[in-house]
Amino acid sequence: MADEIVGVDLRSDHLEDALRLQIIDRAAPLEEAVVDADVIVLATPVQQSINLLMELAKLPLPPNCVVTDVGGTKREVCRHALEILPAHISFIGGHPMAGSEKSGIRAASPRLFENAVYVLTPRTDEKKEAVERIRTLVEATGAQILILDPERHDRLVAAISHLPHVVAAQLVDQVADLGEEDPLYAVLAAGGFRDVTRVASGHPGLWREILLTNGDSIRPLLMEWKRRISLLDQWIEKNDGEAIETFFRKAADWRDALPVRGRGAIRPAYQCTVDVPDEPGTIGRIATLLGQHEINLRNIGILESREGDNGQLILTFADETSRNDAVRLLESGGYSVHVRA
Ligand SMILES: NC(=O)C1=CN([C@@H]2O[C@H](COP(=O)(O)OP(=O)(O)OC[C@H]3O[C@@H](n4cnc5c(N)ncnc54)[C@H](O)[C@@H]3O)[C@@H](O)[C@H]2O)C=CC1
Ligand SMILES: O=C(O)C(=O)Cc1ccc(O)cc1
Repeated sequence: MADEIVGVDLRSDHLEDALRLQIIDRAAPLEEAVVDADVIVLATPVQQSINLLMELAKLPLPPNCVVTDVGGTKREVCRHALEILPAHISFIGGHPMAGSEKSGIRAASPRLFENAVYVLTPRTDEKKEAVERIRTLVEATGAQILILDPERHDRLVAAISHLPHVVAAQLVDQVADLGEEDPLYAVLAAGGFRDVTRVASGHPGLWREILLTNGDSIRPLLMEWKRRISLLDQWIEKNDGEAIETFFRKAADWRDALPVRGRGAIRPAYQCTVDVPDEPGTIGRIATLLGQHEINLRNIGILESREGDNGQLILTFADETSRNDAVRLLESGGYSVHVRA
């Protein structure tokens, strides 16, 4: 739908990858890239996006261009956009609730946003055409738009994304320290540990900026977390099995009732994609490997393959456990795997 996508990055190797993968049409410095831009998408860690807003404010932007971002927190970037950008330039904050613990252009996937919630945080007095332009762009990815104010967005994601990230990383950190005394901690770290801590592999710089731009929302949650952990500790100390079981039951019931995104016409649930070399026998090798481990593969397809380039296989499983087992198996076999949540 866009006539041309121009990529800007501090890292020339990232731009080369983006060109090779045909994600951008050409690379250019910022001042050249924004000439005639209809939409400018800031897809950098949050503080970098704020710095880029300052850079943009110094440039002669096309009068009708709309600026958006994809950062994990919204209050700071929206406040700065309002202060920094010229009044005639619209800024529509955005946050795709999709992605993974992987970063970099190689973790990109053309169907990543399909069925995902994509939050937009326009000001209430924003120009309708500006919101519509970003809405059209986002809808083309298959995402479902949710309009929120930046404060509410930041409060919600603090609980469903930022606190879990901190807890996962803290858990890994604790076990890593134990692992210095006894290497068997790492040997025994199996499925459950890996499931709970997957996100802890995320980009540290990105998460640093998320914590620093959403501290107001995250810190009260950390206080509450400490209170709840102490309570659990007291139940164990008092041998209060009923309280412990009630706690686990409530958690399991709520977790089980979460809506499964991705079901339906566009994409069945429980999928992952695997980056594979474009060479004969690859599909057979992967199917055989999964079969040997009795993993219930429902379907296998080629998502994207260009001659002489890497391709992507899309694997569909009957259930979540099979998908998670497959991800672990393929990753331990050296494949790069992306979960399609
Ligand atoms: N990783 C994920 O799953 C998700 C990330 N986000 C948000 O997306 C944003 C980017 O995250 P990722 O794509 O994961 O990071 P990334 O590290 O994969 O990509 C960031 C890119 O920006 C470039 N960059 C950094 N500073 C720059 C600057 N000043 N000028 C030009 N280029 C610059 C880097 O070289 C890199 O290529 C973050 O704000 C994050 O909160 C949002 C949803 C999901
Ligand atoms: O890894 C996952 O499952 C994620 O939830 C990815 C993610 C990371 C950061 C975001 O701001 C939004 C989504």
